[in-house]
Amino acid sequence: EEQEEDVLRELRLFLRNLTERLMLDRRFKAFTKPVDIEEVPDYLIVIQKPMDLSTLLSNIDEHKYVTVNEFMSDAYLIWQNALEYNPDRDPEDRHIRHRACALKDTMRTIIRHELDKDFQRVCEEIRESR
Ligand SMILES: CC(=O)c1nc(NC(=O)[C@H]2CNCCN2)sc1-c1cc(O)cc(O)c1
Repeated sequence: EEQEEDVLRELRLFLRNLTERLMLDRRFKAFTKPVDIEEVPDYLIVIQKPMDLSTLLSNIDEHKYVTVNEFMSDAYLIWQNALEYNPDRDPEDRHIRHRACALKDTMRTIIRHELDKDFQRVCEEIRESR
């Protein structure tokens, strides 16, 4: 009903604000747009489910996420994909892995500090009722 739509609108506002703050952080530039297959032709051979911050933003606007956990499972793909595509001791691999971990940790910290636990529970109850 109307109250449920108000809750989901507030969730989308929070997730949009979080995602936009991450997109502004220079450390996460490599994660802001889908990997360019022209530049990185073997990427789709290695990575089954590509994800990036701009795709998260589109998903939010398409009302894909009813809970924070659903958003986080897509957001974690950015981190997991970077670790999978960059597994070596190569300094460039290490650099991108370090940034991917910083992205994951920053996202989790912002959610822990800024999203009310009761609000998250209300979203989960809406998900279970649908
Ligand atoms: C996002 C990601 O996982 C990514 N990984 C890379 N790894 C490498 O280039 C490693 C691979 N091992 C050998 C040494 N080079 S480049 C890169 C990337 C960075 C961007 O700024 C845009 C973009 O579309 C993709």
